[in-house]
Amino acid sequence: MEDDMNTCLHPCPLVFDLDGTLIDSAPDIRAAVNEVLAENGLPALTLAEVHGFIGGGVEVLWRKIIAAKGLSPEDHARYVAAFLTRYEAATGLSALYPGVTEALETLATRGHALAICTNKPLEPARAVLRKTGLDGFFRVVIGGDSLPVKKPDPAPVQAALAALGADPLRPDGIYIGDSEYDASAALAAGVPFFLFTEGYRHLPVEEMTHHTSFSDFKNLPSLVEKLRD
Ligand SMILES: O=C(O)COP(=O)(O)O
Repeated sequence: MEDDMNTCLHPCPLVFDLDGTLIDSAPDIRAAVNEVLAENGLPALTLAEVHGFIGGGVEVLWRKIIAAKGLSPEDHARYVAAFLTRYEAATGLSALYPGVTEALETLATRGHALAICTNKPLEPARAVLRKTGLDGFFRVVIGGDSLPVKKPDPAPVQAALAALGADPLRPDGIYIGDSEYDASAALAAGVPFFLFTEGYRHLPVEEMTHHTSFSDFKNLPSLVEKLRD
């Protein structure tokens, strides 16, 4: 399903999602979740289960775990707090998707200003960007706790675009992500959504609103180039 926003001024600002887009961080999230579960005498989650729960940030992650495993909702805040104490250090199992660094280098060289807009809290986001060597690319990082609202609300994407100098009345730029949260936020922010198909989406590609999709980062620079006006 394609939207009708098909142009952007060049080199336009580019805002990237993090988990499931630039970085496969589910193994670290799973390890930290399973430590909290083990501490509470509860069985571990599989990687596939964790993929299904990522996208909405930490509070949503634990709401989904509680619902799926029949745990007590009263323990939500306690699980979230225990998870957060581990999140910043949980970077050792995270890996960049192939071609990410090269694509960012190409886009930065072409003059695109780059930002991150993630539902991951800011400090864990900064930690994994440092660990994977990506931190130098981004002028702005908006985390899940940077604003009072998270994606799918458009405000974090709009804040990232504004910080890169985009005109709020005619938002110019592209949002690149992997999930339904990302697609909805981009649509509501009024910018084209580029869908990376290899992340943690829950729907088939054809059921997600997107301008274009890609499965390999080596194709991203040319897709961005095509979106000229
Ligand atoms: O950590 C999450 O739940 C989502 O993070 P993302 O917005 O970078 O995909």
